[in-house]
Amino acid sequence: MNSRVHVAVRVRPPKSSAADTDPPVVHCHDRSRVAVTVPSPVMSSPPSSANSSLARPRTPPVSAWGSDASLSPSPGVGSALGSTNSLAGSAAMATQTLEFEFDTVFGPDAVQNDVYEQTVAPLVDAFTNGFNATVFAYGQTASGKSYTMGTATLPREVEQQGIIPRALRAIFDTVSDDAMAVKAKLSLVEIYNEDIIDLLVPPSTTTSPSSSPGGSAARSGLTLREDPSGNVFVLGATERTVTSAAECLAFLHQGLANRTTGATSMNPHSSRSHAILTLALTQHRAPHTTLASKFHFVDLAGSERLKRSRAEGGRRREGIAINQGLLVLGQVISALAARAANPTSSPQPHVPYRDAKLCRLLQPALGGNSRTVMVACVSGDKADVGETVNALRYASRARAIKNKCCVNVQASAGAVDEARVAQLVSENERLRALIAAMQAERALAVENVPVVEVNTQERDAQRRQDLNAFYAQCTALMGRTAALRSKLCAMSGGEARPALAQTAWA
Ligand SMILES: Nc1ncnc2c1ncn2[C@@H]1O[C@H](COP(=O)(O)OP(=O)(O)OP(=O)(O)O)[C@@H](O)[C@H]1O
Repeated sequence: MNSRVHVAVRVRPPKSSAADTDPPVVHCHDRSRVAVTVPSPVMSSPPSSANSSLARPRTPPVSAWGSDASLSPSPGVGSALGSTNSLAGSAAMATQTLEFEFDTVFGPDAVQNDVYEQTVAPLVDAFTNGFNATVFAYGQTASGKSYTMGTATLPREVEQQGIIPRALRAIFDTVSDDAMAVKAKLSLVEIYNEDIIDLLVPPSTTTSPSSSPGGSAARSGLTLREDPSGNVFVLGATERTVTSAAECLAFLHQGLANRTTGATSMNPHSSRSHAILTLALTQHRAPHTTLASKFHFVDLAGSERLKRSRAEGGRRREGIAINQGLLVLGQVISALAARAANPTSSPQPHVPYRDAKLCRLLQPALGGNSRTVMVACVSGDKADVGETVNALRYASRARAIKNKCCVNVQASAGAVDEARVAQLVSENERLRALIAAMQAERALAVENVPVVEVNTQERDAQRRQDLNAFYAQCTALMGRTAALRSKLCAMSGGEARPALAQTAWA
Protein backbone atom coordinates (compact mmCIF):
# COMPACT_ATOMS: atom_id res chain seq x y z
CA MET A 1 0.00 0.00 0.00
CA ASN A 2 1.41 3.39 -1.00
CA SER A 3 1.18 6.05 1.69
CA ARG A 4 2.33 9.65 1.33
CA VAL A 5 4.16 11.28 4.23
CA HIS A 6 1.55 13.37 6.07
CA VAL A 7 2.96 16.83 6.78
CA ALA A 8 1.44 19.12 9.39
CA VAL A 9 2.61 22.63 10.36
CA ARG A 10 2.24 24.07 13.80
CA VAL A 11 2.78 27.78 14.40
CA ARG A 12 4.04 28.57 17.91
CA PRO A 13 2.39 31.46 19.75
CA PRO A 14 4.56 34.60 19.68
CA LYS A 15 7.01 35.11 22.52
CA SER A 16 5.57 37.69 24.88
CA SER A 17 8.39 40.12 24.05
CA ALA A 18 7.60 39.98 20.33
CA ALA A 19 3.81 39.88 20.61
CA ASP A 20 3.48 43.46 21.80
CA THR A 21 5.75 45.07 19.22
CA ASP A 22 5.49 43.16 15.92
CA PRO A 23 2.43 42.15 13.93
CA PRO A 24 2.44 38.39 13.15
CA VAL A 25 4.16 37.44 9.91
CA VAL A 26 2.66 33.95 9.68
CA HIS A 27 -1.05 33.66 8.86
CA CYS A 28 -3.05 30.44 8.92
CA HIS A 29 -5.69 30.92 6.20
CA ASP A 30 -7.53 27.69 6.85
CA ARG A 31 -6.85 24.12 8.02
CA SER A 32 -4.39 23.48 5.18
CA ARG A 33 -2.86 26.78 4.02
CA VAL A 34 -0.35 29.06 5.63
CA ALA A 35 1.05 32.38 4.38
CA VAL A 36 4.24 34.12 5.42
CA THR A 37 4.92 37.81 4.91
CA VAL A 38 8.54 38.38 3.99
CA PRO A 39 10.43 41.48 2.95
CA SER A 40 10.57 42.10 -0.78
CA PRO A 41 13.12 44.78 -1.62
CA VAL A 42 12.72 44.81 -5.41
CA MET A 43 9.30 45.73 -6.70
CA SER A 44 10.19 46.31 -10.38
CA SER A 45 9.32 42.79 -11.46
CA PRO A 46 5.59 42.07 -11.78
CA PRO A 47 4.04 40.12 -8.92
CA SER A 48 3.68 36.44 -9.64
CA SER A 49 0.23 34.92 -9.54
CA ALA A 50 -1.04 33.54 -6.26
CA ASN A 51 -0.99 30.05 -7.68
CA SER A 52 2.32 30.01 -9.45
CA SER A 53 4.17 26.77 -8.93
CA LEU A 54 6.82 28.14 -6.61
CA ALA A 55 7.52 31.00 -4.28
CA ARG A 56 11.00 32.47 -4.83
CA PRO A 57 11.65 35.44 -2.59
CA ARG A 58 14.74 37.54 -3.15
CA THR A 59 17.25 38.12 -0.41
CA PRO A 60 15.62 40.72 1.86
CA PRO A 61 17.18 43.84 3.29
CA VAL A 62 18.63 42.72 6.61
CA SER A 63 17.88 45.98 8.36
CA ALA A 64 14.11 45.75 7.95
CA TRP A 65 13.78 42.22 9.41
CA GLY A 66 16.27 41.85 12.18
CA SER A 67 19.89 40.84 12.03
CA ASP A 68 19.63 37.44 10.42
CA ALA A 69 16.39 37.05 8.57
CA SER A 70 18.00 35.85 5.37
CA LEU A 71 16.02 33.71 2.97
CA SER A 72 17.95 31.23 0.93
CA PRO A 73 16.70 30.65 -2.62
CA SER A 74 14.42 27.68 -2.96
CA PRO A 75 15.92 24.57 -4.56
CA GLY A 76 12.88 24.43 -6.79
CA VAL A 77 10.43 21.82 -5.56
CA GLY A 78 7.59 21.81 -3.09
CA SER A 79 4.00 22.74 -2.70
CA ALA A 80 4.44 26.41 -2.04
CA LEU A 81 1.33 27.88 -3.61
CA GLY A 82 2.86 31.13 -4.77
CA SER A 83 3.66 34.68 -3.81
CA THR A 84 2.14 38.13 -4.00
CA ASN A 85 3.90 41.45 -3.58
CA SER A 86 2.65 44.62 -1.94
CA LEU A 87 4.01 47.99 -0.89
CA ALA A 88 3.30 48.69 2.73
CA GLY A 89 3.89 52.36 3.19
CA SER A 90 7.40 52.79 1.83
CA ALA A 91 9.87 50.98 -0.42
CA ALA A 92 11.81 49.84 2.65
CA MET A 93 8.69 48.06 3.92
CA ALA A 94 7.80 46.35 0.64
CA THR A 95 6.60 42.85 1.40
CA GLN A 96 5.93 39.61 -0.36
CA THR A 97 3.53 36.92 0.81
CA LEU A 98 4.47 33.31 0.33
CA GLU A 99 1.73 30.72 0.51
CA PHE A 100 2.16 27.05 1.29
CA GLU A 101 -0.25 24.14 1.42
CA PHE A 102 0.05 21.22 3.85
CA ASP A 103 -2.09 18.32 5.00
CA THR A 104 -2.93 20.12 8.24
CA VAL A 105 -2.08 23.57 9.59
CA PHE A 106 -2.34 24.44 13.28
CA GLY A 107 -2.34 28.08 14.25
CA PRO A 108 -0.98 29.54 17.50
CA ASP A 109 -4.27 28.79 19.27
CA ALA A 110 -4.31 25.07 18.47
CA VAL A 111 -4.43 22.86 21.55
CA GLN A 112 -2.36 19.72 22.12
CA ASN A 113 -5.31 17.37 21.72
CA ASP A 114 -6.19 18.79 18.27
CA VAL A 115 -2.65 18.28 17.09
CA TYR A 116 -2.63 14.69 18.35
CA GLU A 117 -6.07 13.77 16.99
CA GLN A 118 -5.43 15.15 13.51
CA THR A 119 -1.93 13.82 13.00
CA VAL A 120 -0.94 10.85 15.14
CA ALA A 121 -4.25 9.22 16.19
CA PRO A 122 -4.59 7.56 12.73
CA LEU A 123 -1.03 6.27 13.07
CA VAL A 124 -1.89 4.63 16.39
CA ASP A 125 -4.71 2.70 14.69
CA ALA A 126 -2.33 1.58 11.93
CA PHE A 127 0.37 0.63 14.45
CA THR A 128 -1.92 -1.58 16.54
CA ASN A 129 -2.95 -3.29 13.29
CA GLY A 130 0.63 -4.26 12.42
CA PHE A 131 1.96 -1.24 10.45
CA ASN A 132 5.19 0.52 11.33
CA ALA A 133 4.69 4.18 12.22
CA THR A 134 6.91 7.24 12.68
CA VAL A 135 6.22 10.76 13.83
CA PHE A 136 8.94 13.36 13.85
CA ALA A 137 8.99 17.02 14.75
CA TYR A 138 11.19 19.36 12.74
CA GLY A 139 11.88 23.05 13.16
CA GLN A 140 14.28 25.72 14.32
CA THR A 141 15.37 25.88 17.93
CA ALA A 142 12.61 27.03 20.34
CA SER A 143 9.87 26.50 17.75
CA GLY A 144 7.98 24.05 19.99
CA LYS A 145 9.16 20.58 18.87
CA SER A 146 9.62 19.17 22.39
CA TYR A 147 6.38 20.82 23.51
CA THR A 148 4.52 19.26 20.60
CA MET A 149 6.09 15.80 20.97
CA GLY A 150 5.70 15.81 24.73
CA THR A 151 9.36 15.24 25.51
CA ALA A 152 9.66 18.36 27.65
CA THR A 153 9.05 17.86 31.38
CA LEU A 154 5.71 16.06 31.63
CA PRO A 155 3.17 18.76 32.54
CA ARG A 156 0.73 17.99 35.35
CA GLU A 157 -2.27 19.14 33.30
CA VAL A 158 -3.34 16.47 30.87
CA GLU A 159 -4.44 19.14 28.32
CA GLN A 160 -0.83 20.34 28.09
CA GLN A 161 0.58 16.91 27.33
CA GLY A 162 2.03 16.32 23.90
CA ILE A 163 1.88 13.60 21.27
CA ILE A 164 3.90 10.85 23.01
CA PRO A 165 1.88 10.52 26.25
CA ARG A 166 -1.38 10.67 24.28
CA ALA A 167 -0.24 8.07 21.74
CA LEU A 168 1.08 5.70 24.44
CA ARG A 169 -2.22 5.87 26.33
CA ALA A 170 -4.21 5.21 23.14
CA ILE A 171 -1.96 2.28 22.18
CA PHE A 172 -2.27 0.53 25.56
CA ASP A 173 -6.02 1.26 25.71
CA THR A 174 -6.32 -0.59 22.38
CA VAL A 175 -4.16 -3.63 23.07
CA SER A 176 -4.48 -4.17 26.83
CA ASP A 177 -7.68 -6.26 26.49
CA ASP A 178 -5.55 -9.11 25.31
CA ALA A 179 -2.56 -8.74 27.63
CA MET A 180 -1.53 -12.41 27.35
CA ALA A 181 -1.08 -12.12 23.60
CA VAL A 182 0.69 -8.74 23.50
CA LYS A 183 4.31 -7.93 24.24
CA ALA A 184 5.65 -4.37 24.15
CA LYS A 185 9.27 -3.25 24.43
CA LEU A 186 10.55 0.29 24.72
CA SER A 187 13.93 1.75 23.86
CA LEU A 188 15.22 5.32 23.93
CA VAL A 189 18.38 6.59 22.27
CA GLU A 190 19.82 9.95 21.29
CA ILE A 191 22.11 10.86 18.42
CA TYR A 192 24.57 13.41 19.72
CA ASN A 193 27.49 14.58 17.57
CA GLU A 194 26.94 11.46 15.36
CA ASP A 195 27.29 9.16 18.39
CA ILE A 196 24.36 6.91 19.33
CA ILE A 197 23.80 6.94 23.09
CA ASP A 198 21.47 4.65 25.06
CA LEU A 199 19.41 6.93 27.30
CA LEU A 200 18.10 3.98 29.32
CA VAL A 201 21.62 3.31 30.59
CA PRO A 202 22.64 5.71 33.40
CA PRO A 203 25.37 8.24 32.48
CA SER A 204 27.65 6.79 35.19
CA THR A 205 28.03 3.77 32.88
CA THR A 206 30.83 5.08 30.73
CA THR A 207 31.49 1.93 28.76
CA SER A 208 31.28 1.83 25.00
CA PRO A 209 31.12 -1.40 22.95
CA SER A 210 34.86 -1.26 22.29
CA SER A 211 35.70 -0.77 25.97
CA SER A 212 33.38 -3.47 27.27
CA PRO A 213 34.08 -6.69 25.41
CA GLY A 214 32.85 -8.57 28.47
CA GLY A 215 29.37 -7.35 27.72
CA SER A 216 28.28 -4.84 30.39
CA ALA A 217 25.63 -2.57 28.91
CA ALA A 218 27.22 -0.02 26.61
CA ARG A 219 25.92 3.53 26.84
CA SER A 220 27.56 5.14 23.81
CA GLY A 221 29.11 4.17 20.52
CA LEU A 222 26.13 1.99 19.56
CA THR A 223 25.86 0.97 15.93
CA LEU A 224 23.04 0.60 13.42
CA ARG A 225 22.05 -2.67 11.73
CA GLU A 226 19.43 -3.67 9.18
CA ASP A 227 17.27 -6.80 9.61
CA PRO A 228 16.24 -9.01 6.66
CA SER A 229 12.98 -7.05 6.33
CA GLY A 230 14.89 -3.79 5.80
CA ASN A 231 14.16 -2.39 9.27
CA VAL A 232 17.08 -0.41 10.69
CA PHE A 233 17.67 -0.80 14.42
CA VAL A 234 20.20 0.18 17.08
CA LEU A 235 22.27 -2.88 17.94
CA GLY A 236 22.52 -3.42 21.69
CA ALA A 237 20.10 -0.67 22.74
CA THR A 238 18.38 -1.47 26.04
CA GLU A 239 14.82 -2.70 25.58
CA ARG A 240 12.46 -2.51 28.55
CA THR A 241 9.40 -4.72 28.59
CA VAL A 242 6.40 -2.48 29.29
CA THR A 243 2.77 -3.23 30.01
CA SER A 244 1.21 0.22 30.39
CA ALA A 245 1.49 3.82 29.22
CA ALA A 246 2.45 4.88 32.76
CA GLU A 247 5.38 2.47 32.74
CA CYS A 248 6.50 3.78 29.32
CA LEU A 249 6.31 7.39 30.54
CA ALA A 250 8.35 6.55 33.63
CA PHE A 251 11.12 5.12 31.43
CA LEU A 252 10.79 8.04 29.01
CA HIS A 253 11.32 10.65 31.69
CA GLN A 254 14.05 8.67 33.37
CA GLY A 255 15.80 8.48 29.98
CA LEU A 256 15.16 12.10 29.01
CA ALA A 257 16.84 13.20 32.22
CA ASN A 258 19.98 11.72 30.62
CA ARG A 259 19.45 13.55 27.31
CA THR A 260 21.95 16.18 26.25
CA THR A 261 20.38 19.60 26.65
CA GLY A 262 21.88 23.02 27.20
CA ALA A 263 21.07 26.68 27.33
CA THR A 264 21.46 28.76 24.18
CA SER A 265 20.58 32.38 23.67
CA MET A 266 17.37 31.23 21.97
CA ASN A 267 16.20 28.45 24.31
CA PRO A 268 17.26 27.96 27.94
CA HIS A 269 16.42 24.22 27.65
CA SER A 270 17.54 23.52 24.11
CA SER A 271 17.75 19.86 23.02
CA ARG A 272 21.25 19.34 21.66
CA SER A 273 20.56 15.87 20.27
CA HIS A 274 17.98 13.95 18.25
CA ALA A 275 15.97 11.71 20.60
CA ILE A 276 14.26 8.56 19.29
CA LEU A 277 11.75 6.65 21.42
CA THR A 278 10.80 3.28 19.90
CA LEU A 279 7.91 1.08 20.99
CA ALA A 280 8.05 -2.43 19.51
CA LEU A 281 4.74 -4.29 19.68
CA THR A 282 4.29 -8.03 19.15
CA GLN A 283 0.73 -9.32 18.99
CA HIS A 284 -0.05 -13.02 18.70
CA ARG A 285 -3.15 -13.57 16.64
CA ALA A 286 -4.63 -17.02 16.00
CA PRO A 287 -3.79 -19.20 14.25
CA HIS A 288 -0.01 -19.02 14.34
CA THR A 289 0.10 -15.39 13.16
CA THR A 290 2.12 -12.69 14.88
CA LEU A 291 2.00 -8.97 14.07
CA ALA A 292 5.28 -7.21 14.83
CA SER A 293 5.26 -3.43 14.39
CA LYS A 294 7.42 -0.53 15.56
CA PHE A 295 6.48 3.05 16.39
CA HIS A 296 9.29 5.64 16.32
CA PHE A 297 8.72 8.98 18.04
CA VAL A 298 11.48 11.37 16.99
CA ASP A 299 12.22 14.73 18.59
CA LEU A 300 14.87 16.35 16.41
CA ALA A 301 17.36 18.87 17.71
CA GLY A 302 16.53 22.35 16.46
CA SER A 303 18.05 23.72 13.30
CA GLU A 304 19.78 26.94 14.24
CA ARG A 305 21.81 29.69 12.75
CA LEU A 306 25.01 29.66 14.73
CA LYS A 307 25.28 33.43 14.46
CA ARG A 308 21.85 33.87 16.06
CA SER A 309 22.35 31.28 18.80
CA ARG A 310 25.75 32.91 19.52
CA ALA A 311 27.07 29.44 20.34
CA GLU A 312 30.74 29.06 21.24
CA GLY A 313 33.09 26.13 21.92
CA GLY A 314 31.37 22.79 22.56
CA ARG A 315 27.92 24.29 22.02
CA ARG A 316 29.07 25.53 18.60
CA ARG A 317 30.41 22.07 17.68
CA GLU A 318 27.05 20.60 18.72
CA GLY A 319 25.28 23.15 16.51
CA ILE A 320 27.47 22.23 13.53
CA ALA A 321 26.74 18.49 14.04
CA ILE A 322 23.00 19.17 14.42
CA ASN A 323 22.90 21.28 11.26
CA GLN A 324 24.95 18.70 9.35
CA GLY A 325 22.49 15.89 10.27
CA LEU A 326 19.52 18.08 9.34
CA LEU A 327 21.21 19.11 6.09
CA VAL A 328 21.58 15.44 5.08
CA LEU A 329 17.96 14.86 6.14
CA GLY A 330 17.00 17.70 3.77
CA GLN A 331 19.02 16.07 0.98
CA VAL A 332 17.30 12.72 1.63
CA ILE A 333 13.90 14.44 1.50
CA SER A 334 14.80 16.30 -1.73
CA ALA A 335 16.06 13.13 -3.44
CA LEU A 336 12.94 11.19 -2.44
CA ALA A 337 10.70 14.04 -3.59
CA ALA A 338 12.52 14.11 -6.95
CA ARG A 339 12.07 10.33 -7.29
CA ALA A 340 8.37 10.62 -6.51
CA ALA A 341 7.97 13.43 -9.05
CA ASN A 342 9.63 11.41 -11.80
CA PRO A 343 9.43 7.71 -10.92
CA THR A 344 10.43 6.47 -14.39
CA SER A 345 13.54 8.60 -14.82
CA SER A 346 16.80 6.70 -15.04
CA PRO A 347 19.07 6.82 -13.18
CA GLN A 348 17.06 7.73 -10.08
CA PRO A 349 18.60 10.38 -7.77
CA HIS A 350 20.86 8.94 -5.07
CA VAL A 351 19.31 9.08 -1.57
CA PRO A 352 22.16 9.73 0.92
CA TYR A 353 20.67 7.79 3.86
CA ARG A 354 24.12 6.64 4.96
CA ASP A 355 25.59 10.13 5.21
CA ALA A 356 24.06 10.68 8.69
CA LYS A 357 23.00 8.21 11.40
CA LEU A 358 19.73 10.08 11.85
CA CYS A 359 18.84 9.49 8.18
CA ARG A 360 19.86 5.83 8.29
CA LEU A 361 17.63 5.30 11.33
CA LEU A 362 14.77 7.15 9.64
CA GLN A 363 15.24 5.24 6.35
CA PRO A 364 12.09 3.09 6.76
CA ALA A 365 10.13 6.23 7.71
CA LEU A 366 11.22 8.10 4.58
CA GLY A 367 10.59 6.08 1.46
CA GLY A 368 10.27 2.72 3.26
CA ASN A 369 7.77 0.57 5.14
CA SER A 370 6.19 3.04 7.57
CA ARG A 371 3.19 5.32 7.96
CA THR A 372 4.88 8.66 8.66
CA VAL A 373 3.83 12.04 9.99
CA MET A 374 6.12 15.08 10.03
CA VAL A 375 5.15 18.02 12.22
CA ALA A 376 7.01 21.14 11.13
CA CYS A 377 7.09 23.57 14.02
CA VAL A 378 7.58 27.23 13.13
CA SER A 379 7.74 30.49 14.98
CA GLY A 380 5.34 33.26 14.01
CA ASP A 381 7.82 35.94 15.07
CA LYS A 382 9.16 38.49 12.61
CA ALA A 383 12.73 37.91 13.76
CA ASP A 384 12.46 34.21 12.81
CA VAL A 385 10.89 34.66 9.38
CA GLY A 386 13.91 33.41 7.43
CA GLU A 387 14.03 30.17 9.35
CA THR A 388 10.24 29.84 9.18
CA VAL A 389 10.28 30.03 5.38
CA ASN A 390 13.15 27.55 5.16
CA ALA A 391 11.31 25.12 7.47
CA LEU A 392 8.13 25.43 5.39
CA ARG A 393 10.06 24.72 2.18
CA TYR A 394 11.74 21.73 3.83
CA ALA A 395 8.31 20.44 4.93
CA SER A 396 6.77 21.09 1.49
CA ARG A 397 9.28 18.76 -0.11
CA ALA A 398 8.60 16.02 2.47
CA ARG A 399 4.93 16.02 1.37
CA ALA A 400 5.92 14.47 -1.94
CA ILE A 401 7.52 11.39 -0.37
CA LYS A 402 5.69 8.13 -0.93
CA ASN A 403 6.20 5.15 1.39
CA LYS A 404 5.29 1.52 0.75
CA CYS A 405 3.53 0.18 3.83
CA CYS A 406 2.52 -3.36 4.64
CA VAL A 407 1.27 -5.20 7.70
CA ASN A 408 4.27 -6.89 9.36
CA VAL A 409 3.22 -10.51 9.81
CA GLN A 410 5.68 -12.99 11.29
CA ALA A 411 5.25 -16.76 11.26
CA SER A 412 5.03 -17.84 14.91
CA ALA A 413 6.92 -20.87 16.32
CA GLY A 414 3.77 -23.00 16.01
CA ALA A 415 3.40 -22.05 12.37
CA VAL A 416 7.02 -22.95 11.74
CA ASP A 417 6.48 -26.41 13.32
CA GLU A 418 3.35 -26.92 11.29
CA ALA A 419 5.18 -26.07 8.11
CA ARG A 420 7.96 -28.51 9.03
CA VAL A 421 5.44 -31.27 9.75
CA ALA A 422 3.70 -30.59 6.43
CA GLN A 423 7.07 -30.78 4.68
CA LEU A 424 7.91 -34.10 6.36
CA VAL A 425 4.46 -35.55 5.54
CA SER A 426 4.88 -34.64 1.90
CA GLU A 427 8.41 -36.08 1.84
CA ASN A 428 7.08 -39.24 3.45
CA GLU A 429 4.34 -39.52 0.82
CA ARG A 430 6.85 -39.05 -1.97
CA LEU A 431 9.08 -41.79 -0.59
CA ARG A 432 6.10 -44.12 -0.13
CA ALA A 433 5.07 -43.55 -3.76
CA LEU A 434 8.62 -44.26 -4.88
CA ILE A 435 8.73 -47.53 -2.95
CA ALA A 436 5.32 -48.56 -4.33
CA ALA A 437 6.51 -47.88 -7.88
CA MET A 438 9.65 -49.98 -7.34
CA GLN A 439 7.61 -52.82 -5.87
CA ALA A 440 5.23 -52.73 -8.84
CA GLU A 441 8.17 -52.86 -11.23
CA ARG A 442 9.61 -55.86 -9.39
CA ALA A 443 6.25 -57.62 -9.42
CA LEU A 444 6.04 -57.05 -13.15
CA ALA A 445 9.50 -58.54 -13.59
CA VAL A 446 8.46 -61.63 -11.60
CA GLU A 447 5.28 -61.95 -13.68
CA ASN A 448 7.40 -61.80 -16.82
CA VAL A 449 9.58 -64.76 -15.80
CA PRO A 450 7.19 -67.48 -17.35
CA VAL A 451 7.09 -65.44 -20.52
CA VAL A 452 10.84 -65.64 -20.59
CA GLU A 453 10.63 -69.43 -19.93
CA VAL A 454 8.13 -69.87 -22.78
CA ASN A 455 10.55 -68.11 -25.00
CA THR A 456 13.36 -70.40 -23.84
CA GLN A 457 11.27 -73.52 -24.53
CA GLU A 458 10.44 -72.23 -27.96
CA ARG A 459 14.06 -71.53 -28.53
CA ASP A 460 14.98 -75.04 -27.28
CA ALA A 461 12.26 -76.64 -29.40
CA GLN A 462 13.57 -74.74 -32.39
CA ARG A 463 17.02 -75.93 -31.63
CA ARG A 464 15.74 -79.47 -31.22
CA GLN A 465 13.91 -79.19 -34.50
CA ASP A 466 17.02 -77.86 -36.21
CA LEU A 467 19.03 -80.68 -34.68
CA ASN A 468 16.54 -83.33 -35.84
CA ALA A 469 16.64 -81.90 -39.32
CA PHE A 470 20.40 -82.12 -39.15
CA TYR A 471 20.21 -85.80 -37.98
CA ALA A 472 17.83 -86.56 -40.77
CA GLN A 473 20.20 -85.06 -43.28
CA CYS A 474 23.10 -86.98 -41.78
CA THR A 475 21.11 -90.24 -41.81
CA ALA A 476 20.15 -89.68 -45.42
CA LEU A 477 23.78 -89.02 -46.35
CA MET A 478 25.00 -92.12 -44.46
CA GLY A 479 22.32 -94.23 -46.18
CA ARG A 480 23.47 -92.99 -49.52
CA THR A 481 27.08 -93.62 -48.60
CA ALA A 482 26.27 -97.23 -47.60
CA ALA A 483 24.32 -97.82 -50.82
CA LEU A 484 27.21 -96.50 -52.87
CA ARG A 485 29.70 -98.68 -51.02
CA SER A 486 27.54 -101.86 -51.60
CA LYS A 487 27.30 -101.02 -55.26
CA LEU A 488 31.08 -100.60 -55.36
CA CYS A 489 31.70 -104.03 -53.68
CA ALA A 490 29.31 -105.74 -56.03
CA MET A 491 31.12 -104.27 -58.97
CA SER A 492 34.52 -105.45 -57.58
CA GLY A 493 33.23 -109.01 -56.49
CA GLY A 494 33.95 -108.44 -52.67
CA GLU A 495 31.58 -108.55 -49.61
CA ALA A 496 29.79 -105.47 -48.48
CA ARG A 497 30.91 -104.02 -45.08
CA PRO A 498 28.27 -103.18 -42.41
CA ALA A 499 26.90 -99.61 -42.36
CA LEU A 500 28.59 -98.58 -39.08
CA ALA A 501 27.70 -94.92 -39.32
CA GLN A 502 24.01 -95.55 -39.59
CA THR A 503 24.14 -97.62 -36.36
CA ALA A 504 26.09 -94.89 -34.63
CA TRP A 505 23.43 -92.19 -35.48
CA ALA A 506 20.50 -94.24 -34.35
N1 LIG B 1 2.25 25.77 21.06
C1 LIG B 1 2.81 26.22 22.21
N2 LIG B 1 2.06 26.68 23.19
C2 LIG B 1 2.61 27.13 24.33
N3 LIG B 1 3.95 27.16 24.57
C3 LIG B 1 4.75 26.68 23.62
C4 LIG B 1 4.24 26.19 22.40
N4 LIG B 1 5.28 25.77 21.64
C5 LIG B 1 6.39 26.01 22.37
N5 LIG B 1 6.08 26.55 23.55
C6 LIG B 1 7.05 26.95 24.58
O1 LIG B 1 8.18 27.49 23.90
C7 LIG B 1 9.40 27.09 24.55
C8 LIG B 1 10.34 26.40 23.57
O2 LIG B 1 9.68 25.22 23.11
P1 LIG B 1 10.44 23.84 22.94
O3 LIG B 1 11.46 23.63 24.01
O4 LIG B 1 9.41 22.82 22.75
O5 LIG B 1 11.23 24.14 21.59
P2 LIG B 1 12.14 23.15 20.75
O6 LIG B 1 11.76 23.37 19.33
O7 LIG B 1 12.03 21.78 21.25
O8 LIG B 1 13.57 23.75 21.00
P3 LIG B 1 15.04 23.06 20.86
O9 LIG B 1 15.18 22.63 19.46
O10 LIG B 1 15.98 24.15 21.19
O11 LIG B 1 15.07 21.95 21.82
C9 LIG B 1 9.00 26.20 25.71
O12 LIG B 1 8.95 26.97 26.87
C10 LIG B 1 7.59 25.74 25.35
O13 LIG B 1 6.82 25.46 26.48
